[in-house]
Amino acid sequence: MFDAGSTGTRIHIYTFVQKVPGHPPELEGEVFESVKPGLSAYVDQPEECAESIQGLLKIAKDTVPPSHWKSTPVVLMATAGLRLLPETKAQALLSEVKEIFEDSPFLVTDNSVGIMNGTYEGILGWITVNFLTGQLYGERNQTFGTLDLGGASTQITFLPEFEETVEQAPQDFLTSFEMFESTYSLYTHSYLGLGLKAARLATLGVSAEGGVHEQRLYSSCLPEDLEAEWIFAGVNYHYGGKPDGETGFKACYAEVLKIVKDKLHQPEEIQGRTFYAFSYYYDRAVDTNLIDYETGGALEVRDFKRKAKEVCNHMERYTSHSPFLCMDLCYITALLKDGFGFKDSTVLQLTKKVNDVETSWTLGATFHLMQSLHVSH
Ligand SMILES: Nc1nc2c(ncn2[C@@H]2O[C@H](COP(=O)(O)OP(=O)(O)O)[C@@H](O)[C@H]2O)c(=O)[nH]1
Ligand SMILES: [Ca+2]
Repeated sequence: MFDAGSTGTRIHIYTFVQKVPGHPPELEGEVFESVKPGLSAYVDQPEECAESIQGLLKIAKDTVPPSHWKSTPVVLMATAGLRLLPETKAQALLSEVKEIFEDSPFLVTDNSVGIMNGTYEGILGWITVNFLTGQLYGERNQTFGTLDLGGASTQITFLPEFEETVEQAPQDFLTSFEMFESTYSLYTHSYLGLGLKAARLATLGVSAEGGVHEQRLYSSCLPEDLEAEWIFAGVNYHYGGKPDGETGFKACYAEVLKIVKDKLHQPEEIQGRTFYAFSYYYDRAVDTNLIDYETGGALEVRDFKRKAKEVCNHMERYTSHSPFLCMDLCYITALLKDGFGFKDSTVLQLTKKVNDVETSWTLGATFHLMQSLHVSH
């Protein structure tokens, strides 16, 4: 299963073993590899993406026994990076990938390549985490909510336990689906444009779709003496600090707050629930030693806020990190507190793997694929 994310493309090769005939096959392991940049970086020369896809397919050939190649389905789903591109440009990239898949020895079907619907992205990430933590079989005990912070979009998903959550949620936030012989009615939404990289552009005053070709952008979140340039989705930006203006946590938080204030639905119920948080939540927590890279860890929302203050008010201590570290931590704090409405005391389980399997929508997508290919029995 390929995850064509906005900042990189990843392959997840899952091994399932059917130990007992008639029982669902069991997940035995995963081989994971990722490449940068994501497909949208090749927006103007789609054929250039072939190398990165071929490289990941090689990993698949090295992992899957040749005798299984023609019965092993290969699928690529693109997420928000391609959702932000004009339809024709996104399709050109996907056709390129489809051709590469068809030249490969693996099983290719008509819908082997496509753009993942944001609702599915949230639901499938929830399935992955709750399957891996053992909540989806046996007696139905508590399930975990999931928070996925990508580069271009961010997803929040949980199983409502309060009636008023269901009554008050926007209708398109509620989705039911069938899996593992159960029906789940989840609250989920994918906020396009609120991924970490898209939020940086928004904080600097540029819309995620780009559309401008020369911009001088300044922010209180950036080191005062910073002057740099950055190419995102094919557009060239000049950005920097505010040498004569205000710099630091208070001024930066005010800038990022504008991106999330009154933009998101705030379900009360989430304040008391435990959420698994991954992708950029995990990466930035690791970058600032809030958690250990290998084992992850539990944090309260207030830990991100405290770290944001420390970084933004002492940027000279973080020169070896990305100049966006202060902005990213303020954004994560504002997204969680002022966006979703989490409490300072809400517990987040920061994780990258559970039982050696990546916490990503791809495992959920693979179960869904096996169900549709009637492989599961
Ligand atoms: N460890 C790990 N990190 C991931 C995975 N998928 C995405 N990420 C992280 O998610 C962030 C980028 O999100 P991305 O998927 O490129 O953007 P999106 O298209 O908006 O979801 C980066 O921090 C990646 O390291 C994954 O399967 N495993
Ligand atoms: Ca992603």
